[in-house]
Amino acid sequence: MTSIDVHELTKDYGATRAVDRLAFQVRPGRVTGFLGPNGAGKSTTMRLVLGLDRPTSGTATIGGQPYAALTDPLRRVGALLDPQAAHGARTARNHLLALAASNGLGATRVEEVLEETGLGKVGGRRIKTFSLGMRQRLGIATALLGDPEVIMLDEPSNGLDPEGIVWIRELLKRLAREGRTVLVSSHLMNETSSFADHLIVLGRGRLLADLPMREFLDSRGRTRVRIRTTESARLGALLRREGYRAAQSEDARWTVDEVTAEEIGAMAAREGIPVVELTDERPTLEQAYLALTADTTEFASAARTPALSSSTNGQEA
Ligand SMILES: Nc1ncnc2c1ncn2[C@@H]1O[C@H](COP(=O)(O)OP(=O)(O)OP(=O)(O)O)[C@@H](O)[C@H]1O
Repeated sequence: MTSIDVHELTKDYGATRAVDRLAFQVRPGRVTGFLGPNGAGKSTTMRLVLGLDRPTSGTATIGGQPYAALTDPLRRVGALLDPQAAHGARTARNHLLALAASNGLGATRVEEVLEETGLGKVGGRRIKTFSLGMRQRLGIATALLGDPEVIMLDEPSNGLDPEGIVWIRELLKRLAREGRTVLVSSHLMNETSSFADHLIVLGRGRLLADLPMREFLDSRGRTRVRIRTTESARLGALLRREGYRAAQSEDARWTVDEVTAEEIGAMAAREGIPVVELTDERPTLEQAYLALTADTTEFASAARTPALSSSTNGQEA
């Protein structure tokens, strides 16, 4: 099984430190979401792993070897960095056939990836006539061409329509189930939470978090309960009396902080208050992410107020 290992990785562009003593491992068999504000260093890190740029110091290896030392790199690692990179005058099929031929792969594999990415019917069209979503699919087809163990995708959902977004989600999960190492950067938090098992979060080139999605949400977010009753005033009085922090919304629902549905449900039952609706509200990835990265966002708008304001320490490298 092949992992990506980044060790003390640093990259300076003149006076700008894009990546700062970064260390993490991307393991096989799960989808790792790669998050961070604009300019945090995600693309630079991917470029360094793929040998497209040289580190100032430190190492980035795939299965213990730098990318440049891999024999048959297309069969080991598939990547989507820039969907505009393909030559526009070529057809999608010819683009893939040329790549396949120079990497010792057969034409059958080209047809397979065209089908897999939904481009079967448009393989004969010139790439310059493709929409952003179609180019994105072609980029993914290119990444999958060599049936690689390691897959790195930079913003793969970019430009995809809703059907495409569902498709990429299922594809990523399947690739991980097959035991591959899957690293995916994204700015879409809902999307990332739908496919990632593990998260690596960067801020200003540094590692802010490296942990399973579930732990990330539990450690960063606040759990709340939403409860609705036919006796709202009685419930309100009870919550106040018991010292809960609760707020009533317009539709007669109460939101109670730092408590579980079990606890509140049992209390309401004891008091004979009928409960019509009772839900645990888990923190969203967006809330947890904004809380973590609030201090490291280079281009935040002045009006931005993170949904949660817990501190940014803890996982900091
Ligand atoms: N070729 C380059 N020359 C100079 N500076 C660069 C170069 N590439 C990246 N940078 C700088 O390095 C930092 C990290 O950029 P990078 O593109 O890796 O961030 P990112 O996390 O991928 O951002 P985004 O989410 O906006 O794509 C930024 O400050 C960027 O301006």
